[in-house]
Amino acid sequence: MQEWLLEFEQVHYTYPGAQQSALNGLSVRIPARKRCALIGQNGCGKSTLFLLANGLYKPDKGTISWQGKRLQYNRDYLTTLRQKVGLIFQDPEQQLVASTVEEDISYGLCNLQLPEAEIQQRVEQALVEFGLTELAQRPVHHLSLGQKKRVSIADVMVLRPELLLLDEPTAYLDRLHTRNLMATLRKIHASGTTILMATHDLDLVYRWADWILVMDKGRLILEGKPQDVFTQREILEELQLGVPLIYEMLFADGVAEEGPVLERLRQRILNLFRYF
Ligand SMILES: Nc1ncnc2c1ncn2[C@@H]1O[C@H](COP(=O)(O)OP(=O)(O)OP(=O)(O)O)[C@@H](O)[C@H]1O
Repeated sequence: MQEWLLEFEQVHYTYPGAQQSALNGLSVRIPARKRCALIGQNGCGKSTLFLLANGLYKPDKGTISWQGKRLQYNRDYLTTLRQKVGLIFQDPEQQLVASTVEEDISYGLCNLQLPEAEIQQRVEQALVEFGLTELAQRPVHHLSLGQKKRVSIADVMVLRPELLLLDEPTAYLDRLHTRNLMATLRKIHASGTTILMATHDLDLVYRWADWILVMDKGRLILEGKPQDVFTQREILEELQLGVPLIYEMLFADGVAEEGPVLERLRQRILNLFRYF
């Protein structure tokens, strides 16, 4: 039976001073152990969902639950929640806290009061994994945006969350580091972590996700497996999202024929869009 890690039930949220609500009766459930992609136009509420998911903001109305229990908004509860629900911000500047790369990556682990040897081992592993070894002693404010992005991802990954929320993780990354990131995500997903990624890259969604959530104006519009969501072409066109280019090439006439020839073609096209 499907287990739900995080559940939003009729959640409303308006930023202080804003005229319009960012979340407008959002009901959504994040299935455990899936690779979920969250898509929707600019401003539809994806980042806001993330900020409420790990308790940084509190809903004006509605409920949010983690593993079937309502979120509480006291410090102890939120500290524990944020170990389990790791959030990687869209803008890495919002996330970096320490002066050097190495210190930044160890920051969360020190807060968890883990043994020194374990902190050291996890930080070293993260430096290697994210190609940051050479930059370990560099001040974070001397890094390029793409390097900052990699540090911000490493900061959260070292904490080994149960649910990883990634807000446009490939923004600012070049092809090599996008590939490396996707390989890392594949590994951490295989180790049991559930992933929810907001992205505008539909080809990446088609290649990577096994569950898709589509938002519009602070609500959930569609959800399901890629093949079920991308066949809802009319809705996706109406939302100005379209369908992935790969999907367009394969199913241009809207007929999803199955068979070995189509599968071979699908694999060849996917290889052209290889991320990992
Ligand atoms: N700090 C803020 N104060 C006021 N309004 C905000 C604030 N942050 C976001 N909003 C508004 O809330 C709505 C949802 O924004 P949000 O950032 O969640 O969208 P998004 O789907 O993540 O967009 P994008 O794809 O551009 O990242 C938008 O209308 C936005 O203008």
